[in-house]
Amino acid sequence: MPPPLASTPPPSLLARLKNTGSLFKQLPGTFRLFWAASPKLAVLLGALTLMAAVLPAGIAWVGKLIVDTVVAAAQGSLEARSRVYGLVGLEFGLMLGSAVVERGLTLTRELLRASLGNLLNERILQKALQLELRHFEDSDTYDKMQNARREANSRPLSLVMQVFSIVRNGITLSTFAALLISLSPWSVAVLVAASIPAFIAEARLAAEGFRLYSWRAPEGRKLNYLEWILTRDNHVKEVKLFGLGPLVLGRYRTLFQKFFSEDRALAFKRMGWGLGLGLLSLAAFYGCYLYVAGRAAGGAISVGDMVLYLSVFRQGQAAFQGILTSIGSMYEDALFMSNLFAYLDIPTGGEATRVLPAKSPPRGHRNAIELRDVSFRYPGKDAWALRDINLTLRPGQKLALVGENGAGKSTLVKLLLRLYEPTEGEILYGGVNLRDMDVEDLRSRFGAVFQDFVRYQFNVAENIGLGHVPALEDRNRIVRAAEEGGASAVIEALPKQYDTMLGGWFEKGQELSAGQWQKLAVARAFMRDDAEVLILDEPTASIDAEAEHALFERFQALAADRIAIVISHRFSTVRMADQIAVLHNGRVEELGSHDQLMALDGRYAHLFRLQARGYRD
Ligand SMILES: Nc1ncnc2c1ncn2[C@@H]1O[C@H](COP(=O)(O)OP(=O)(O)OP(=O)(O)O)[C@@H](O)[C@H]1O
Repeated sequence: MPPPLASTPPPSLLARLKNTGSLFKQLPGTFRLFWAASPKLAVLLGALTLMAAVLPAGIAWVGKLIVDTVVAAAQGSLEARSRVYGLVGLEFGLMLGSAVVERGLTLTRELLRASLGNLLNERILQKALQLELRHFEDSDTYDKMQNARREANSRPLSLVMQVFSIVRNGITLSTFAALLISLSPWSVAVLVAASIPAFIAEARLAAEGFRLYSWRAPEGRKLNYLEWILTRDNHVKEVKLFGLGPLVLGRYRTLFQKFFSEDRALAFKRMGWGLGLGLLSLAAFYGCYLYVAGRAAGGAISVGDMVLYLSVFRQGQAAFQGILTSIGSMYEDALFMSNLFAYLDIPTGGEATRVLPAKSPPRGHRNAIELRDVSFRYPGKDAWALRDINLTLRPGQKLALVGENGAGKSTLVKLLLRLYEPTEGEILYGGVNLRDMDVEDLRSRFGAVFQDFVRYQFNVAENIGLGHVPALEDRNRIVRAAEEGGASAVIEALPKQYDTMLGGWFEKGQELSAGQWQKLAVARAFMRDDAEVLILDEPTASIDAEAEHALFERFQALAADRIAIVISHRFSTVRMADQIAVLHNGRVEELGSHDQLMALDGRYAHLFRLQARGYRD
C-alpha cells in the first residue's frame, strides 16, 4: 500500500510539538520501555555508566600523584621512589578497569538494542492488529505507523543512550570540578561561565533543527513517495510507458534541494556559533592555564597539580562537547518517540461489543440480514456514501448490487462486515444488531472475495487454506475448495501443484496471471464450509468468460441455502440474482428481480440494454 499523501501538513505533529513543549516529556515513557525490555541489562548499563563516569577523575588524580612523587624522588626522597611503582601499578589497574567498563558498555548497548528493538516491533505489530480499517484508511494514522516501524530499532535506544551519556559526562565534569576547586576555585568559575553560552546556543540550534525536521514532515513523506514510485515493481510499466522518470526525479530533486538549502543554512549557523563559542571557551582555558602555569613556576602549586589541571581540563572539554552533541541528537530521537507514543496511544476498541454478554444468533443458514434506514458517512467526510438504505436478505437469497463507480457498493459490504458502523440506522443479523455481536463471531459467518484481494507470497495450499486457518493443514479440504473455486486446472499445471511457491518476492516463486490469482482468492473464500453469507465483490473482473460462467453455476449451487451478495458490472452475471439493488449516489434507486426491473424500464433496464447491445454488435 502506498504511503498516502496528506494534502495539508498533519496538524497533529505540530499540535503535538506544542503540547510536548519539550523533549523531556518523552523521557519517562522511553525509560519505561527501556526497563520493560530488560531490567537486568538496564541495571547493568546504569552501573557501568556510573563507573565509566568516575574513573577518569581517579586516573587523573593518580597521574598527578605520580608526577609529584617522581619529582620528589628525583629530589632524593627514597620513600617517594618506592611509592612511584605502586602508583604506576594503580594507574595501570584503573586503566584496565576503564577498558573493561568500556567494552562492557558496548556489549550491553548491543544486547539492549536487540531486546528493545524486538519489544518495540512487537508492540507496533500488536497495535496494528488492534487497529480498525478506518485507521488504515486515514493517512495520519497510517503515517504514524509507518514512521514508527521505520526507526524502531535505533531511535529509542539512541534516546536512552544520549541521556546516559549526559549523566555520565555530567558526573565526570562534577568530579573534575571537585578536583580543580581545591586548586583554583575561580578558574572553575571562569570555565563554567565560558561554557554556558555554547550550551545555550547548542540547545537553541538543536531545537531549531528539531522544528525544521518536524515542519517538513509532510514534505518528507512526499519525498518518500516519489522515491517509492520510481523503485516499485508494480509502477515500472507506467513509469516507462508514460516516461515519468524525468518528471518524478525532477520533483524529487526540487524537494531535496529545498531540504538541502535549509539544512545547509542551519549547518552554517551551527558551525559559526560553534566556532565562535568554542574559541571563547578555549581562550578561557588558556587564560586559566597561563595563571596555573605561572603559579606552578612560582612554586605555589606542584608540577603534579599543573599536570592534573591540564589533563582534567582537556578531558573536561571532551565531556562537555559530548553533552552538547547528545542534546542535539536527543531532539530528533524525541520527535520519533512522540510519534511512536502517539501511534501506540491511538484509541481502539471501537469494534468492541456494545452489550455483554455478546449476542450470537444461532448458527446454520437461518439468519436474515436486515438494513433499516442505514446511512453512512466516512469519518471526517461531509458527503454521505450511503443514504437511507432499507434492504432485507433472506437465507438462500442472492442479491446483486449494481451501480456506477463510487455508488456505494463496496461501502455497503464494509458495513455488513462491521469494518465501519452505520452513521444512522441499524443492521440486524438474525434479528440481532451487529453492534451487539462479537465481531469475530460475525466475521466468521462470512466468506468473501474482495475486489482488491491479497496475493499471498506463500505456497498454493496456504493461499487457499488461509480462508479458514484451523484447516490450514487439511489438504483434502483445500483441494475441495480449489475445485469449487475453479482453481484446480491452474494448480495442476504448476510445477509442484499445491506446494508451488507463489509470487515474485521470494526465491523460486511462481508468478501467476491476474485471473489465476483471482481463482485462488475465490477458492480461499470457499474454504469456509459453514459460511452463512458469501460475498463476491467483482469476482469476475479478471476471469475469462468461460470461467465466469462456470464460477457462477458453481456459486449458485454452493450458495444454495446461504445468503449471497454479488457486486458486478456484468449484467449477464447480475441477472442470475433473485434480487437486484441499483445503487445511485448512495441510495437504492431500484430494487427487484431482473424481470421486474426490466418491466420498470428505469436505470437498470437502460444499462442492461446498453451492455446487451454491446455484446450483440
Ligand atoms: N476510505 C474512504 N474514505 C472516504 N471516502 C471513501 C472511502 N472509500 C470510499 N469512499 C467514498 O465513498 C463513496 C462510495 O465508494 P464505494 O467504494 O463504496 O463505491 P463502489 O460503488 O464500490 O465503487 P466501484 O464500482 O468503483 O468499486 C465514493 O464517493 C468514495 O469516494
